Amino acid sequence: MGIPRLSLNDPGSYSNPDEIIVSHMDIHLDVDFVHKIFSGYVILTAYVKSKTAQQLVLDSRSLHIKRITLNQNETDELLFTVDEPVHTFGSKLTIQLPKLTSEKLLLKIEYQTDVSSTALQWLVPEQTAGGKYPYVFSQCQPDHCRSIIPCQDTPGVKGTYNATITVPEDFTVLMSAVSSREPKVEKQGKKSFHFNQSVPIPAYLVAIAVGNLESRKIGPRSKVWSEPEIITKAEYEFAETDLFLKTAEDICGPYVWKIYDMLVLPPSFPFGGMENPCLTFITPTLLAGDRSLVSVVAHEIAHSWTGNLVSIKNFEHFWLNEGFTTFIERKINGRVKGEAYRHFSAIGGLKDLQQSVETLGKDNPLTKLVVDLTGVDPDDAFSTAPYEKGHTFLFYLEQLLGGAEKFEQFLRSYFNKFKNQSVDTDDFKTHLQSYFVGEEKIKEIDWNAWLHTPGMPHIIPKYDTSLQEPCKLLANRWIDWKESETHTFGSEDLKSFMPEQVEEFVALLLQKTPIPVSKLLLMENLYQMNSYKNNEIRFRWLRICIQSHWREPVESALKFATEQGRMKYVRPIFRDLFSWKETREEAIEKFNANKSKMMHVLVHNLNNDIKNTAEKST
Ligand SMILES: CC/C=C\C/C=C\C[C@@H](O)/C=C/C=C/C=C\[C@@H](O)CCCC(=O)O
Ligand SMILES: [Zn+2]
Repeated sequence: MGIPRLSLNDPGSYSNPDEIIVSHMDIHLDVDFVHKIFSGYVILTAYVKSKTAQQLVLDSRSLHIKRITLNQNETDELLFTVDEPVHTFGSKLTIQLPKLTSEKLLLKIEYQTDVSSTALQWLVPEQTAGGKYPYVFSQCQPDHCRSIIPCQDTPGVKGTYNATITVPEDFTVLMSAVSSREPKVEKQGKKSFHFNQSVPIPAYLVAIAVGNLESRKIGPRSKVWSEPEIITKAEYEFAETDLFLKTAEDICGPYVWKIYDMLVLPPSFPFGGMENPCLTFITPTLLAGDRSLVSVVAHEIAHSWTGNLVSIKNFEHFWLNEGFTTFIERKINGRVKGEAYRHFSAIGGLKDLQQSVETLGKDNPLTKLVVDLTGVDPDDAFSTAPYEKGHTFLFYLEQLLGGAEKFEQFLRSYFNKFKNQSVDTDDFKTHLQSYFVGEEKIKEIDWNAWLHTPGMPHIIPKYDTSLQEPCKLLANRWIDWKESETHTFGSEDLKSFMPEQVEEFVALLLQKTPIPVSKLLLMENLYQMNSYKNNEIRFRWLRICIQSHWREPVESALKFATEQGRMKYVRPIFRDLFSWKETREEAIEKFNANKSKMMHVLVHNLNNDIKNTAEKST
């Protein structure tokens, strides 16, 4: 008997929005750095959709629920149960309701979080840039908001929120919302911060960060926030943000979120960026010093339309978030840096997709665009497939249906039709077919091949390779060079390359490992590969060395994989080391020694990788 789909629309949520739907959360929490918990209450505004509804079902995870009352009636506590999880990603909070006399309900839930909350990472001062203050930040996507707030933790439900957060007075609180009034000094050395998010969002976009933070203005509606020690670097790196924002509006239509701030987090943040509305969370691994990695900012800005304004019904349609966002990210970069750059990025993305398909397996159902997540933890389903296969599908559609101008008009109609709603792939398909009605070419689309077939796309668009050519030529010269012959390589070989082309050069070599260590030694001597600060280059170079069984760089690879916690970098480095018999034990020891400093999602995935690579390394 398979694990049941937990609720009608979302295999990952117990909630019952088809009966009673939550439209607003009024959050009141106190942040306790000593016990590493949040405590307080939330008042949920909910509307009864079914007259026979007798229970409100919410998602919860490791929350300690103390008391639940209805419609400000503080005396009558409601009965509730918290069921043992059917699966490992959360519990079912069932609230018994009295006979309902009105369709609008106000439920006050008093509770506190647990130190094991999977959404929160609590840092001691040593894990921060300043080393003086503790820090806490959240990562709710896909289904961890339930470990901060009892809620309908499904993207199929969108609601507004306001929040009052109290902290020790030396700290600053930021949330995925706009500040609704000046912070207020409270009693006992506390300070309260007040927020409002008036655009309805799914629970996974609730976000909070508390630390020793300051900001710099980088545009008319943008500030960058970070610890004081890195604010000047952050201000320089992200100075072009408003250009990306204006370009995105030109493509997608009005930006509805009022402000676009960014928070550069401590190194343990597990993702390149997270599109929390009003406040994109960013990894410090983007601080290359030459703005060469800011395409992630274009990606997170694009989410302001794809994922945040038009959301998904559940994570089986994650590609509608990420494929669309990657497609628009590259359109933004195409407008700013030229169409050839857009195509060059797409070519690089295809290699990432090939890596994912090789790692997951070409028949793995998780490499389909639309996936079945019944009984599957979404954190186990994450890969570049929804990003790059989704992007490739949309690029194919744009070329098939009349080109960029026409397709961008379609995109704006899609955003306008579905704004503030949650959609699935059928909604997208139906809208595309009705928008392009009469267009003969639409009949050529093999929907089953694109949406429901695993592996690489059956069609790859013809991309402009002009920016990739020099990278490919040099990589092939290294691969084809017979070491018995005199080489013609020189320290000038990479001088004309922009950082993204050096990244492409090492990405091409990575597809050809193992490479003789003698060649890598010469490459290091000529190009000083180990001196690159750009983490996309450094990450691929270290993988080339490990996969070629060059022992000397292993120590710097382990340092790279533990001084920051970005899953995109850390997992492949550790997976390569777990798979190399000679380094497996050392890598497992290093992981175990550092996992207390890693975010839940990273530890969860690395534990899986240790199990899954066991066979390969023996
Ligand atoms: C088919 C997949 C279904 C569900 C997966 C959904 C979420 C997975 C969870 O692990 C959260 C992912 C959050 C990603 C956030 C930002 C990424 O776009 C960053 C990509 C990698 C990087 O640049 O670090
Ligand atoms: Zn994204």
